[in-house]
Amino acid sequence: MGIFASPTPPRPPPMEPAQRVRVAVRVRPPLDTDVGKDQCVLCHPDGKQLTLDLQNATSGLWPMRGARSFAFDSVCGPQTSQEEFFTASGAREMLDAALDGYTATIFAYGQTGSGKTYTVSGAVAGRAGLSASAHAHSAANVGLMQRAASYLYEGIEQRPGVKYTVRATFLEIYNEQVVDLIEPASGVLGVRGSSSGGFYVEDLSVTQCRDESDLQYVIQKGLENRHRRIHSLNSESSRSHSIFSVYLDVDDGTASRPTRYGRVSLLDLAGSENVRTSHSQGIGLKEAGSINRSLFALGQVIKALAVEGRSGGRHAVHVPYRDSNLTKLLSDSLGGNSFTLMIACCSTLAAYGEESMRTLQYACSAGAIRNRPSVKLDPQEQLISDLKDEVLKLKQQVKYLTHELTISNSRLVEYGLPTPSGTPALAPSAAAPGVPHHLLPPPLHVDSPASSGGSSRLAPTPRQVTVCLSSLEARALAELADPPAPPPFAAPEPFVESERRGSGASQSPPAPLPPPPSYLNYSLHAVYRRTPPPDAPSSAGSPTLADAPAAAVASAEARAAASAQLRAAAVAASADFAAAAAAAELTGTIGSEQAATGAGDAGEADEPFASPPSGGGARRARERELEKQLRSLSSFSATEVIAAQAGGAKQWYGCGRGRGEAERPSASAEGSGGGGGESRGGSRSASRSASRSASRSMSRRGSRSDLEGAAASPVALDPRAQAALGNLSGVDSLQESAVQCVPRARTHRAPPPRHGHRCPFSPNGPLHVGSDIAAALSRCLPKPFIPPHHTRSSVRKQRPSAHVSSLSNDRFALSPNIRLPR
Ligand SMILES: Nc1ncnc2c1ncn2[C@@H]1O[C@H](COP(=O)(O)OP(=O)(O)OP(=O)(O)O)[C@@H](O)[C@H]1O
Repeated sequence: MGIFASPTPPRPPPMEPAQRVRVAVRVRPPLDTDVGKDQCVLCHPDGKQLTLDLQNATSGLWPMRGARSFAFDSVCGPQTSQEEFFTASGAREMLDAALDGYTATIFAYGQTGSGKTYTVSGAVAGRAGLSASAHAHSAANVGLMQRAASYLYEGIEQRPGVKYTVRATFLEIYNEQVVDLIEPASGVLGVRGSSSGGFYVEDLSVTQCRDESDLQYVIQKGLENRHRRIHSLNSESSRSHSIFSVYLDVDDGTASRPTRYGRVSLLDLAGSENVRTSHSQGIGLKEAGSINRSLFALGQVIKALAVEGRSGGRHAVHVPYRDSNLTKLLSDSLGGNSFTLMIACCSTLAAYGEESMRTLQYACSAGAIRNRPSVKLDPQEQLISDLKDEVLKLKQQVKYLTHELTISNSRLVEYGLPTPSGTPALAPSAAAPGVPHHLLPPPLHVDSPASSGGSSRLAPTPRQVTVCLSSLEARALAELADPPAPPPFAAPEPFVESERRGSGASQSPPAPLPPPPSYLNYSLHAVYRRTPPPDAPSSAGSPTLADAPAAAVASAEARAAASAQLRAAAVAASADFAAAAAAAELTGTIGSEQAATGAGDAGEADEPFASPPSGGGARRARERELEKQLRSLSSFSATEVIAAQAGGAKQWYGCGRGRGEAERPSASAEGSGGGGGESRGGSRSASRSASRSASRSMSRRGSRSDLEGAAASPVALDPRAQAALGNLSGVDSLQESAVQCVPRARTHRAPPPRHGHRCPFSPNGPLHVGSDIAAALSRCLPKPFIPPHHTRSSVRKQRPSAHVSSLSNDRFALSPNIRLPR
């Protein structure tokens, strides 16, 4: 088989970060003694493949005859020069990695006489007594060691900003014993395991190299001391594995980048030797046995690493690094953190086809080994770098956990629960300034004296809760906060009309109030703290009706005065404040359909609970009108509540507020002077009419007995009602402490009668809002707030499907200061 010359091999591509062992094959040309012998190696022109043709192999042991092709990172044919091989093999990239602070390894493997020493050490390197022509010839045939030394210093000169410290060692493993080639007198050196998991040679001499000549001197001296022996296959056979290492301390001169410790090692392994063909005897035979054992151990390491590499790291395989000193010192290069280049040397002779096939198979296995090159740092600097990374991780964890803790504390504060000691409940934005906005919880701003004071135990009230609404919900709230101007107040007129009607006078009914918006059918329950203003009349003194308007007028806000005045007028007109309240409360919650169909006969004034109604349509219409008036007087208005909050009103007279009350302070003030007396001195029939209306409404709940006395009560106010009025007139600084939303059930049914009736004047009275608002608040609030005094049944009834009326019966019990007359 002929051999054609391969072109100049191309330069290999740059190395990848995750590296497998690179393999370069070099085919030794036939020597003068090989003329006329069969050849079996064909190198492809692409410089990456070769074919081994064993068709004419004479060895009977070879089981696979025929031609086999192999592909490697680079294949250099017999005509490849030393310089070309230095470039084509990828040795430059290995040296560049060492200059950057990495560990790189170049080792030559092959049978004896295949050209390993020629490739690594050069043709005539280390041979004494050479002539001048031989030296000239050797200059062109120097091996990788000398070229590497030159290349390293060239690289150092090309990096003027980097300070390099170069040191070199040279050793050999002869008969499994490590010998220092620079100081052979040191004897056999031990191989020790390092704390980092690698191995090192103990007491190995290290030569500081100031320039290239120093490094070349180390190479020359080491090669001179290497063991060689002649046998039938090689006149200058190496009898040991040599390891030449150059250590490069790379200092960029910047504090941010610590000193790196690069290293490049070049290994010239002793060739596997068939003693039958080499005819080694005596010491040579012993050396051959030691060489073959160490190469067998190396083969086992390569096989194990190849299996692991081909599985992608999924199968962890035991790698027998400790089977020989050679594999120990190569542990960092094979499967470690090193860039590794394997040079597989083989002969072209067919007579060595079997050994060449084995070499190429090992090369294929080595090519499957994957290393993880990394920059080696000083142990202390490595520790500092690791600690810095850990501190950075911990800081990120602390930042995240602080954010989570802040959110949790905010929830605890919201529910009035104690927060863990030493963990201030900060605003989420302040506690986690770096947290992205979309990761923050919905805006839930807590502003309470307890939280600002740093107390761990927070009172449940008062507190201010801000919720975030959508545009639709915000528009609905704005409508509530700024309602359209109501029609002129006509609350006293029905009573005047009743009085005139009793006297036979006729008057057209007042303009009806606009119907409440549909969204008032939903309840927003608000809890208020009752704090009497300093000038409010004391409930202990049981103030008279005249005292209430006086106290209201004395209040700082005209709105509060108007409220008190209006309430006084309503009480006087209905003859019993509590009855009016109950009636109004009923009319406010009974539902529009019942209000439309439940109006009784006004002619049954003396028989307020008689049924069926028989007074005709006019009376029923009038009765409905009266109910509307009462409703406007006494029921809570979400509009006013919201408006009061929006306007910053501090005083809240939480009972008997009629629609448009705030818009008529002057009218109410008039009522408080003369109007109040007029109301008190109003006709008895008018009071009875209003009471009948209220009692009729109450009768729908079946609590007839409770209102019978009220219906028959005189115009003079009941003392208990007076006390209740006095108590209510000077209290209720509106402070919303918690908000809950309970959508109203679709089927509205009246609850069974109870002894304690609901009262809209209660501090915990229901506040009607729209469905959109209720739904929005339900979504915004993290969890339902359950005041401590609520019973289990009330908690159970907070489910969305709970009936509003039955809920209110339990939840908003009658205030202790307001009792219905018996
Ligand atoms: N590429 C080459 N070009 C020219 N001569 C070569 C080449 N490779 C090897 N030789 C020659 O072949 C002979 C054997 O080479 P070498 O000593 O390098 O083999 P080896 O693999 O190192 O053997 P051993 O393992 O016994 O040391 C030497 O005389 C060397 O000069």
